[in-house]
Amino acid sequence: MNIEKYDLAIIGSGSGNSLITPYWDDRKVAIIDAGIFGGTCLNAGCIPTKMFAYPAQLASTPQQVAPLGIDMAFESADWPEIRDRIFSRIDAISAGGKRYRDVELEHTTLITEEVHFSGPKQLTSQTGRVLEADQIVIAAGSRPSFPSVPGVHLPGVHTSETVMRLPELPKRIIIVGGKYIGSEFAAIFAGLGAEVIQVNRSGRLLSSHDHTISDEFTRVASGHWQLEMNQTLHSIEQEGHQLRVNVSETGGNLNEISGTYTSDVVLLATGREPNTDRMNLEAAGIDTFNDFIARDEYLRVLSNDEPVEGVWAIGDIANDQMLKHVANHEQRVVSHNMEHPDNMKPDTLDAIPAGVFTRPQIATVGLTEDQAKIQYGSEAITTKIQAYGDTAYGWAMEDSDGFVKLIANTSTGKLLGAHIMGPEATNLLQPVIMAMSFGITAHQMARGQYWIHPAMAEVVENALLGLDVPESGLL
Ligand SMILES: Cc1cc2nc3c(=O)[nH]c(=O)nc-3n(C[C@H](O)[C@H](O)[C@H](O)COP(=O)(O)OP(=O)(O)OC[C@H]3O[C@@H](n4cnc5c(N)ncnc54)[C@H](O)[C@@H]3O)c2cc1C
Ligand SMILES: NC(=O)c1ccc[n+]([C@@H]2O[C@H](COP(=O)([O-])OP(=O)(O)OC[C@H]3O[C@@H](n4cnc5c(N)ncnc54)[C@H](O)[C@@H]3O)[C@@H](O)[C@H]2O)c1
Repeated sequence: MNIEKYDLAIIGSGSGNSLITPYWDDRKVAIIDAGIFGGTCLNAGCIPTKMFAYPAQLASTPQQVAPLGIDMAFESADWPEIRDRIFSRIDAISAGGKRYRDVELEHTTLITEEVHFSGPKQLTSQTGRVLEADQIVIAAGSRPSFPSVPGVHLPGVHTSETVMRLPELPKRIIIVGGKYIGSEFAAIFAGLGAEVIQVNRSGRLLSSHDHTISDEFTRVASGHWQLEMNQTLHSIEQEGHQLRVNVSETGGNLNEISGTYTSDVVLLATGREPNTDRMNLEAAGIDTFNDFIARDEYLRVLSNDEPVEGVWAIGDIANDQMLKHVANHEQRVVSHNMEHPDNMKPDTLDAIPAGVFTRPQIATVGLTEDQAKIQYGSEAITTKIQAYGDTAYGWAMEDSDGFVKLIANTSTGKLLGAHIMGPEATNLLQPVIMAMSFGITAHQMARGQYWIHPAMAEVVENALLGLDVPESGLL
């Protein structure tokens, strides 16, 4: 048997691609991806969704400026033009990255086949290529999960992998799912002029977020598109050119159809599952935890609870947060640890933020109020909700929905969580992430710097000053 030998083999060209640092220039590297080069974020995730979310947000400008005395009208969105602008850029980046690894670099070998483990340090491809490597990094990501009900594979039923390449803007779209993906696409399609029905299993959108965010977002979103709450998908049927989406009442008899909606296109945004089942991990004895690969703090995979030297995992296949900035950080940890085996560093970042680029935008970091109460006790925490509308820039915007919610420890003054809904939420949150990451207290953050007046960020300053925390001595 011909066994190909490598110094490093990487399964997955998303975050895995960045593992090929100059350290590997004079070493042999295999990068393996059976899908589109560059992975989910580039091709079907963060990047194209945000490139759609931005024009969709601009398209809603007339509603935002109406209270300011400006009359504007939204006429139409040219879906093919928007789509082609986005994918002509993205497809070229993916093709360029693929060519670079495949053709231009001598020390890298690109394998465009499905692989699985056939031994502790051995991989076998679909066509029978056998690879062995001193270091193996599993960066094989996740994929959309489908509810096990009839009709989910009918033509016209899409996931985030395909819906952005639709030939035209659907007149009406039913979106099943009420968290990140469902809420981002609801804002995109509604903003661009489609009729959106969002079907949600529970009674609240973004139900894992802080309850104030979840409640307020549900309220505001219901004014932007149609929400059908407490509905569980029962089945999807073809009805001529239309799709019938049948739902059951959540908590009721799930075999009984309690409602039906019809549309041209259905988007399933019903979660993502890690690609662990594609890896034959048993052949390498790799442990899993809730279907994710189990790791130690250096991001080495575990086998019978013990770290395996030279086998690592990063990104969605190992981290249930399923966020690109988390995968990127893990890539840097694993790069360092592979390149400095005598000075390995653990993955220690814990203030993990996330943005939901919906309408209005949402950003969050740290504990929700409920989590903080459980962890510290109600009396040990202080919260403040500051409305954008009660600050000078909020008056300028005539904002009536946005707010910043902060949670801090009453005795240490440290921030425990921050949750923002409103314009530029993701940008407003970044200094709070910095304070949490570097241990700056709420009062130090409020009073240890100038806040530009009267900028939008004063909503964060005012929220900080509203917390019941010890003073830092700063003026
Ligand atoms: C619609 C959408 C929007 C998103 N938006 C954001 C956002 O705004 N911000 C954010 O932080 N995150 C976002 N995410 C999440 C983000 O995209 C992921 O966290 C990130 O892409 C994960 O990267 P990864 O390297 O772990 O995996 P991936 O980039 O998915 O790479 C894994 C690769 O492995 C390949 N592969 C899998 N199994 C095998 C096998 N057996 N053999 C060969 N190849 C294999 C796949 O083809 C794939 O290309 C979004 C996700 C989606 C779906
Ligand atoms: N902006 C971002 O950072 C971003 C954007 C998109 C995705 N992501 C990542 O991708 C991951 C997946 O996101 P997601 O929103 O698809 O999944 P999710 O698991 O967060 O939410 C799935 C939704 O589908 C609903 N659902 C599941 N089965 C259902 C059924 N049978 N009937 C009705 N509803 C059903 C759930 O109740 C839930 O609302 C997340 O972990 C997220 O971190 C991040």
